[in-house]
Amino acid sequence: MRYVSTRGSAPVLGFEEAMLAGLARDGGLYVPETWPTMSAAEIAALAGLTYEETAFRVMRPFVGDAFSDDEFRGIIARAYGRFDHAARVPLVQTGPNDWLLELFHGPTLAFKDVAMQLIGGMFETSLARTGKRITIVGATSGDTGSAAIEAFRGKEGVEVFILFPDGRVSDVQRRQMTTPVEANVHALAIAGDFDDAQARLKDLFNDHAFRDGVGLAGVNSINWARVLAQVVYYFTAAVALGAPHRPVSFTVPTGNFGDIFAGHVARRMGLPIGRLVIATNQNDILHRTLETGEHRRGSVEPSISPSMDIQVSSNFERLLFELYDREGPAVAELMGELGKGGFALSQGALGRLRAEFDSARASEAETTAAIAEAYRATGMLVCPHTAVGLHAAKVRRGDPAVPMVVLATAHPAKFPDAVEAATGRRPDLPERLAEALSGPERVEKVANDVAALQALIARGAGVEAVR
Ligand SMILES: Cc1ncc(COP(=O)(O)O)c(C=O)c1O
Ligand SMILES: N[C@@H](CCOP(=O)(O)O)C(=O)O
Repeated sequence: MRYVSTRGSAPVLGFEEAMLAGLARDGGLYVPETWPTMSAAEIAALAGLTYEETAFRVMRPFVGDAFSDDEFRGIIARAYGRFDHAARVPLVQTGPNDWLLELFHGPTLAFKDVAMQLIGGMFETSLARTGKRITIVGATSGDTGSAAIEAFRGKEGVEVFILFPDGRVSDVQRRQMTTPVEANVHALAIAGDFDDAQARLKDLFNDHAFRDGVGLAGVNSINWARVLAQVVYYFTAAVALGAPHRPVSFTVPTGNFGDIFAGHVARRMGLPIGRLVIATNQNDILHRTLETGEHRRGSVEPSISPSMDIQVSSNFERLLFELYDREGPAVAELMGELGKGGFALSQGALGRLRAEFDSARASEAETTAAIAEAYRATGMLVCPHTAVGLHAAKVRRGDPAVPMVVLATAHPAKFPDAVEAATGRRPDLPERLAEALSGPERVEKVANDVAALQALIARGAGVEAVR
């Protein structure tokens, strides 16, 4: 399998190179040259398999010869062996034909672990083979950062720098990033919002001298391997609910558009997905895009679902590539316009977008009401991001005969204040985590400035001159 850039002018790479590269050298994102498909019989044959075996079968065509089958099975087994539920991502029924897909049973209690635990193993295998040293820099609105730190802490040949928006993540999320004691972990609180952090991250990648000098690698969902790992759970959930013999719908709390893009990929591979609902909080650029046909960034407004406080959804670029018939230069032009504020989709692109996705936005009050309603109806505590999904699923429910799965993206205990305010009950952190988070915090405040970041990262990575 070969990977091409959404902007059409970066080298075409194999899976392993694309994974290690992160962002393409023309500023685009890597996507497979073609979409592999699974027949109805191949999908039906997934019924009853372990999560690990399904993961192997779904991801294998994308990985090509980067890893031997034995190597790849071993990486998958180690990744999901750290999940605290036998099903890895269990489905929980919440209504007559309504389900939550719990994606938070990994070590940091958010769906990011599903991909990050896997790519931690893939990077490790690959680096052991080549003897390379890398500097991972990640931008986070809260969950990617802790998942990346957990996957790479103490790993030989890897320095990890995580940029999070100062004062805009929950206390638990911050402590997950600032309490690890390993010397290769560097938590950086940037003066700005998540969009600033992600923009500076892209600046670092687009400075090729710096990028090559420090051996920059990315583990945000700009990295194709992150999205790929998330495709798997659409298959496990849909097959458990009757696919390929009937369609299954999904509602996905959305920020950077990685998780829902994984659903789009599953559909492209042949999984019969009914509705694919984009659920946004008040930072609703994606919902507005579907409503108005204009993809226009606003300012980020802090919300009670902080991990989705994003207005520049990085993976939307991957979808644009599809909507514009894989024309890299057209995508490059649109991304240039987004840099200046935004753009209008062509009629053809908008028609295809609306044919593929539904969307809804949850206000702060609607999010709180959805947490309260879930508690009243089921006794379950849900995190505010999941609640945004529950609200959107209700608004865009569609045919009641089609199962609706809402992705439960984080454990409620990561956002105890919002959950307690809605239900009167404060969710408890699992003991193993509570203990780990009680240590002293280590964090460096950084300006929203690429030169300052470069100096700090080069120093931390032990690289003298990078320019
Ligand atoms: C808890 C939680 N839910 C939902 C999202 C949105 O996922 P995505 O960025 O893949 O759209 C994120 C992060 O972005 C998150 O951390
Ligand atoms: N919500 C994310 C934002 C970064 O998303 P990613 O999927 O591109 O890594 C977070 O929690 O950091």
